[in-house]
Amino acid sequence: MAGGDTAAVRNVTVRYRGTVALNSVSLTLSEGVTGLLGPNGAGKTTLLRTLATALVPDSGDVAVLGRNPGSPGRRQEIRRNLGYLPQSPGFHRHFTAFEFVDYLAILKEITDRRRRHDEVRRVLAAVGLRDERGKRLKALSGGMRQRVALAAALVGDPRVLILDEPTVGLDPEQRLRFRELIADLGVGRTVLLSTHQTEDVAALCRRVVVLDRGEVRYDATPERLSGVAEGRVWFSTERDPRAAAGWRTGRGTYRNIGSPPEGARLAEPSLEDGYLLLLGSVPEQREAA
Ligand SMILES: Nc1ncnc2c1ncn2[C@@H]1O[C@H](COP(=O)(O)OP(=O)(O)OP(=O)(O)O)[C@@H](O)[C@H]1O
Repeated sequence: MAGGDTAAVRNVTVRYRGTVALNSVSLTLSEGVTGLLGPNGAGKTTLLRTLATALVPDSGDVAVLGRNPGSPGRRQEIRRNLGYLPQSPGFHRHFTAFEFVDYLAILKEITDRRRRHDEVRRVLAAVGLRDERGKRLKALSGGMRQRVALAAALVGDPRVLILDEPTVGLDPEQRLRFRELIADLGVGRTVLLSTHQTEDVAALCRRVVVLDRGEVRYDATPERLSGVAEGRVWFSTERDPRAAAGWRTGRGTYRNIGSPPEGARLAEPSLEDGYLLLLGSVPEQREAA
């Protein structure tokens, strides 16, 4: 199927007992950062695990870097060239940052000790944790632990990176830092980033895929997804009952999405507006601080 620096699935179906988590999904990823959006339970983690060769689909084909993970030899080759940051990395809290990354480097079969330790230092420096490498994970902040997990995914300078909600729980400053890191990683690599943060997708992805109930609902540029809401976002001074969704902004005006009334004061649409309209699952009216 796919060759070169790509990761692809074709007609992939994954079922968990009665639940169809992925329903004949086809997707080919290439260089750059692709954002994966979708509501809870859409199948994002299942797709990421399938591409990371952690899960074997019930049917369909998977190819990463031109290799089929079906055979153990090929799977091992893929894993050496693939970085995976799972949603809840199993941290061993008593490990230091260095020991944790070193342990994962051993699993990636970097057997030469000196080369491996150089690599561990390199990836910890790449995520800005050069000076924290001797600290125990339990003593690090959540954001720092998340960076350790990213460092572990970077061991061996993989061509393909699969990141499952890497910015969850980070404060705004750390999120910005993570965005920069991921944007840099997207140069010359294939990065798939699953997230609920539409701002992250708008800021750093060149492509956005929306998964919904196990199927690909949208696959285009972030600008085109924002464009779905063009002319469908407006401000009003009172809550507008005609809006599909609306919320009070900090300035006291209401921001509405849906079908604006004649003469409405239109607002610049965001990617989040486009995403909500696309899914047609606009939330209940909400109050913003
Ligand atoms: N191990 C499992 N056993 C049974 N059902 C599962 C399992 N893992 C996932 N599912 C179900 O498969 C569907 C897809 O789940 P998945 O975790 O891939 O979605 P997601 O888009 O990553 O969700 P979230 O945004 O909440 O992380 C859901 O209905 C989920 O309940």
